[in-house]
Amino acid sequence: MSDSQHNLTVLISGNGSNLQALIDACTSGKLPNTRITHVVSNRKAAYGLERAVKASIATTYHNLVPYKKKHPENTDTARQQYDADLAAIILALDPRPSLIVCAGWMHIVTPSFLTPIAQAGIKIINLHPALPGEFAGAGAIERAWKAGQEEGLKRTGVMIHEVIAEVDAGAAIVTQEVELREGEGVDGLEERMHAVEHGLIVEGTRRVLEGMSR
Ligand SMILES: Nc1nc2c(c(=O)[nH]1)N[C@@H](CN(C=O)c1ccc(C(=O)N[C@@H](CCC(=O)O)C(=O)O)cc1)CN2
Ligand SMILES: NCC(=O)N[C@@H]1O[C@H](COP(=O)([O-])[O-])[C@@H](O)[C@H]1O
Repeated sequence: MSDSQHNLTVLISGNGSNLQALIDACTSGKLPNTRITHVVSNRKAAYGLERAVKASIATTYHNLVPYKKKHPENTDTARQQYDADLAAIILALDPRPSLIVCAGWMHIVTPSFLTPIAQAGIKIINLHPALPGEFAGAGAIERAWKAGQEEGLKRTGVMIHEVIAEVDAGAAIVTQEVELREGEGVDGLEERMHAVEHGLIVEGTRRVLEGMSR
């Protein structure tokens, strides 16, 4: 097995607690020979950007609004140009990432991003707070909690999956079930889900990188 260095680019949109879990895992050796070399946020106020700066990781703020202003007539054109530019930004990085990790990245990427990244041989993985085939999209934790309240759902979970054009439909890399507890509020479920996320995002990243090293 080679000891080649793995470079990660992490995409975020918010608090960055999952980014922090990855930062800590690189430092602790849970992700051996791995460093986060770039963090991209689509939101300027994302606290995850501060986490990156504190960890001396380069950051980019890449916002969709200017693209929507330039293409007011067509949101699809705006999104495609935004995505194409995001791919160009990442492909211009030196070193290029071996893996892109979506860690609370709240933007659906189109083939304008996926295709050039795939052509460069770079895999993209995503953290999603649901199990395969369930609660795809935003607000998954709240939707699962509501299903527990109203439909008797007994469990939800968290997965790390490959990113494809269809949202949250890529092959699962690792999953972990999380029980739904009677009488627990949505905040309590969110807290337990986030704790699972922080471990699973490291394990999922480790498994993918390990597969690259074989
Ligand atoms: N093509 C793909 N893009 C993304 C995937 C994916 O599997 N395929 N995973 C998501 C992450 N995600 C859930 O895990 C997710 C994030 C955001 C949304 C969404 O509806 N976004 C809206 C904007 C919402 C907002 O800005 O608050 C949108 O993009 O219009 C759905 C799923 C990352 N991208
Ligand atoms: N569809 C993806 C999605 O909903 N991801 C959610 O974004 C949060 C990001 O938290 P963080 O910014 O603290 O890592 C995560 O907790 C996860 O549940």
